[in-house]
Amino acid sequence: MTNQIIEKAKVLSEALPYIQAFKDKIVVIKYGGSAMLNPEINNTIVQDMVILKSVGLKPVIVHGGGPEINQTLADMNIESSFVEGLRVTTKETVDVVEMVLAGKVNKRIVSMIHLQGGSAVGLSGKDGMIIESTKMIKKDIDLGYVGEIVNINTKLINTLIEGDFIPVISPIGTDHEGNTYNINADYAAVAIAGALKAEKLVFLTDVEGVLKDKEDPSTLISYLSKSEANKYLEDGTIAGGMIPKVTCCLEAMEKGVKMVHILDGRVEHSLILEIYTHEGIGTMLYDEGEGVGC
Ligand SMILES: Nc1ncnc2c1ncn2[C@@H]1O[C@H](COP(=O)(O)OP(=O)(O)O)[C@@H](O)[C@H]1O
Ligand SMILES: CC(=O)N[C@@H](CCC(=O)OP(=O)(O)O)C(=O)O
Repeated sequence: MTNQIIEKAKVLSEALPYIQAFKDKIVVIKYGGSAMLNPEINNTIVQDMVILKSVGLKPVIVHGGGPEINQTLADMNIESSFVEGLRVTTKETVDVVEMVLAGKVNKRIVSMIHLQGGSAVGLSGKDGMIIESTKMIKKDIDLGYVGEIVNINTKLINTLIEGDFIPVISPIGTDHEGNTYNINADYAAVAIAGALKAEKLVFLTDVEGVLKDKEDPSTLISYLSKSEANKYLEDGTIAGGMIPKVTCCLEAMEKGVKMVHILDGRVEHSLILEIYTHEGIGTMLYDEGEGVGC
C-alpha cells in the first residue's frame, strides 16, 4: 500500500520539470472527430484539458467533427464527397457543417469542460473574425464553400486566454462579404497555433501516431524529423488521411511552433502522458536544426 502511494508521488514529481517548463505556454489541441467517438475516452480527454489549464498551461482547443457531419448529412439525405481529404461543400452542406460544428459539437465540448470544473468559451471562426477566409481555388474541381485561410485574428482568443478561459474554436471561416466557409480542422489548428506562436500543437487522432507500416502499430515512429517526414511523404509510407496531418505539422514548424505531436486520442489520458511524462506517447515531429524538445 505504502509503495503504491510512493509510486503515485513519483508520478507527480516526474511531472514537475514539465509543469515548470510549460507554465504560461500556449498549447493548441486539435481534437479530431475520429477521436470523439468513444464517450468514456472523451471524458478523459476533456479532463486532461482542464488539468493542463489548472497547472498553468494555456490550452486552446480547435475541434473537428467530420463523422458527425457525415451522420447528419446522411440523416438529411444530403450526399457528400471528399476530394484530397476536403469535403465538397454546397450552400446546403455548409449550413449543415456550421450547425453541427459551431452548434452541437462546439457546445458539447464547452459543457464537458464545465462538468470537469473548467471554464470554457465556445467560438466559431466567425466570432471576432478569427478565421478570415476566402474561397479555396483548386485547378480541376470546384469545392464550393471550402475556405482557404487568409488570416487569423488572435485578439478575441488572447482576450479569452487573459480572462482565464479555455477557448474552444470550430473551423468555420468567414470573409468581409459575410460568406461562410468550411475549413478542414487540421488546417485551422495549424494556422491558429502559428498565429498564437504556440509552444506545442497536438493532434488527437485515431491511430497510435505515424507508423512505418500503417497496418502494424508496433512500427510507431516516436520521433520524426522534418527530413524523414518529407521522405516518408514522398515514398508513400505516409498515406491517406495522414498526408494532410503530417503536411500540416511541417507547416506548423515553419510557422514557428516548437513542438508538434500526433497522438492516439483513443488512449486514456493521452494528453497528460505526452506532456507530463518522460516517455511520452505518439509521434513527435521535430526540426533537426533545433534538436528534440521535451
Ligand atoms: N504511415 C501512417 N501512419 C499512420 N496512419 C496512417 C499512415 N498512412 C496512412 N494513415 C492513415 O491515416 C489515418 C489518420 O488520418 P484521418 O483519418 O484523416 O484522421 P482525423 O480524422 O483525426 O483527422 C489513419 O487512420 C490511417 O489509416
Ligand atoms: C473542408 C472540410 O473537409 N472540412 C471538414 C471540417 C471538419 C473536420 O475537419 O473534422 P475532422 O477533424 O474530424 O476530420 C469536414 O467537412 O469534414
